Amino acid sequence: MSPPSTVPETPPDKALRGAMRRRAIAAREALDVAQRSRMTAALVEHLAPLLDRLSPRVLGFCWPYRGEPDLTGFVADWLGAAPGRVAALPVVLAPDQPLAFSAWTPGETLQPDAFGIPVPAEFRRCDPDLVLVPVNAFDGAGYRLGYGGGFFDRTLAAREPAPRSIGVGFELGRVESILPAPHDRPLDWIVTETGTCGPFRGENAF
Ligand SMILES: Nc1nc2c(c(=O)[nH]1)N(C=O)[C@@H](CNc1ccc(C(=O)N[C@@H](CCC(=O)O)C(=O)O)cc1)CN2
Ligand SMILES: Nc1ncnc2c1ncn2[C@@H]1O[C@H](COP(=O)(O)OP(=O)(O)OP(=O)(O)O)[C@@H](O)[C@H]1O
Repeated sequence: MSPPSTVPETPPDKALRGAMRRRAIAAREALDVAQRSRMTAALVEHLAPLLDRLSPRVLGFCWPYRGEPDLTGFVADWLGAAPGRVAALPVVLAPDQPLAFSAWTPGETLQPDAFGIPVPAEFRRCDPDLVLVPVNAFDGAGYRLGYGGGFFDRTLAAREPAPRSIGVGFELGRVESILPAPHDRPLDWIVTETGTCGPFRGENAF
């Protein structure tokens, strides 16, 4: 008898997901600085109008890690463009916990966390109403693979209603399917250097 189509992550899927994750990270890290910054500028051209439409007040984003798009300049500009806006960076509290977010202002002192990712030295907790989620591999149904910690899945699942989510990444990470496991949930949108895909979740369709 063949197994049901949705089962907890099976060993073959886990290995395939690991391979997709590593391949996407390696391809991104192989970009040269000029290529990466051109692709990031193109991504931002698509991200800006989407954010204008969604008009979050508290925007979560990530400090660039392992060749991810550097959105720090974009977010600094977004912060300065209207009063009352707050930007926030994720903080890993514990390996099996949702991420917390700490408010970020441009130029403030950051310190590396256990992974070497800069986080605010002074923790000022806040809850984003929209999060820019870096994607390594991703697919046309809005699913993503991160670094395998499950942090974003846990973070988006922990809040009711979940904050809106926009995956941000490069087309080089696109795959046919990330082979979603039961704990994976699709992002609301994914934005790359070529455009915007989504919304992937019905309640956010507009
Ligand atoms: N820029 C950025 N910041 C982020 C995330 C992200 O995806 N991108 N995160 C999104 O969740 C959180 C960090 N998640 C991470 C999870 C695993 C690894 C990682 O490199 N794991 C290694 C093992 C490292 C170790 O144990 O020392 C590995 O998988 O090989 C890094 C970050 C919060 N900050
Ligand atoms: N909502 C959740 N509740 C409990 N455990 C979860 C949840 N989401 C993910 N996990 C656990 O986290 C592990 C890693 O998940 P996955 O491979 O999808 O990580 P990822 O999305 O690549 O990582 P990240 O979000 O940190 O970038 C899974 O094996 C799963 O058991």
